[in-house]
Amino acid sequence: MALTTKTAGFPKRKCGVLGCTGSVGQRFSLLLAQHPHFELVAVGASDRSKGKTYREAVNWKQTTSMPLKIGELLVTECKPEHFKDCDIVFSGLDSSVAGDVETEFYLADIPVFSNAKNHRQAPGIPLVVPTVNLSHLDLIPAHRQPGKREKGFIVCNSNCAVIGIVIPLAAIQAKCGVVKQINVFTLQAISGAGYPGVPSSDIIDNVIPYISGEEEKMQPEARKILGGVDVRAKEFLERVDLEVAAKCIRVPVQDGHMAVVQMRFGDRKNVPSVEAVKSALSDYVSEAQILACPSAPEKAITLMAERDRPQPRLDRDADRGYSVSVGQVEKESGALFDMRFTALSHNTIIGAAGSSILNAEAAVIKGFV
Ligand SMILES: NC(=O)C1=CN([C@@H]2O[C@H](COP(=O)(O)OP(=O)(O)OC[C@H]3O[C@@H](n4cnc5c(N)ncnc54)[C@H](OP(=O)(O)O)[C@@H]3O)[C@@H](O)[C@H]2O)C=CC1
Ligand SMILES: N[C@@H](CC(=O)OP(=O)(O)O)C(=O)O
Repeated sequence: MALTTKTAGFPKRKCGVLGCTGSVGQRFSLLLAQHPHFELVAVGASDRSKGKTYREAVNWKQTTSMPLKIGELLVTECKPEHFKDCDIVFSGLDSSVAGDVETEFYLADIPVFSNAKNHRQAPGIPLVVPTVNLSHLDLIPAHRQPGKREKGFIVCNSNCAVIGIVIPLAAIQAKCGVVKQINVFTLQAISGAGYPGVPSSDIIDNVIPYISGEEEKMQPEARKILGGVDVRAKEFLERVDLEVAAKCIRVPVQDGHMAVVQMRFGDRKNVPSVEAVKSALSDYVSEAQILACPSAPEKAITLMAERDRPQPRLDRDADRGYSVSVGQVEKESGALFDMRFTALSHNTIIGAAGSSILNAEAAVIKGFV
């Protein structure tokens, strides 16, 4: 469905982007420039960029040309005083600075939707994949610390490789029972490393079986996202019984992270059929769709029947990059796991900026912004 056909009555909000010149920041700027209700009014980056127009500061790498209006915005330092007109700030900041800068905005009572890893495991901060666990936004009032802040909060979205794993798992667990162990191999695009990212002489004609710090994030992030929330106790109930083993690999693909996921169900005497798992995936409807978030995909999961799909070049733009493509749902031949699937997600749309924007839309609809 086109973005504009399901937005009637959605309130207008003014937005800013921190880290506007980066790989994720550019994607934010483009998606916000095309957004019918979020207006991009402020952009920030490092000292290297401040004082320049956005057009001068950025090395634009999107396939759509830069919208005229955002090209004229003046890039400022990432200080709350430059963003005081914003109802929402999106952060695509490098993790070396994101932690402190995002905290400063929170303390200045400005809502922040972050892509960076810094606050994902903080006890009071929601870690939200918009087509999985929007209910975790319910902890925002507690996280604001009543009496201290009226508007400010931080909501994180997950690591871009985790997103392609937890969305199919949420769908499968909703209909087919608990999954207790997974083993994941990822094949991750070079844009995941930002810009300029991985040197061309390292990645052309090559794969690199190492992404610093990546494998360590898979289990803790999946446990928090797929867990519950106790609003009265003001805490997240993590899925501590879920075990995730991961191997992450960089491949010469521009955009689109692939994950091959082997699953072992909790109840091995009643393992669902492949057909039941396929139905769970294709029938899955997320809360973002039910709330009619303007950017919500028509289908959170695009189930692929072709033997050789999904593939990054062909499938990363499914539903404007907001849908995860899943295929190759198959029974495992060995005894260690029950079933496997292959997932493909756009790492800078549903894996990053698009997720933050969907989270913000849901927060507006739920009255938190
Ligand atoms: N790329 C992806 O697929 C994903 C990335 N992320 C996360 O999102 C964040 C952004 O990633 P990405 O866009 O790839 O990174 P980039 O390296 O491409 O961009 C980093 C941005 O941070 C800004 N910045 C750097 N240092 C400072 C500073 N001292 N003060 C203010 N701004 C600063 C840069 O501004 P300047 O140009 O002025 O230096 C730039 O705008 C990271 O935390 C990353 O881990 C999360 C999910 C997916
Ligand atoms: N590390 C991811 C992108 C990323 O920045 O992850 P995180 O937001 O968890 O630091 C990749 O290289 O593909």
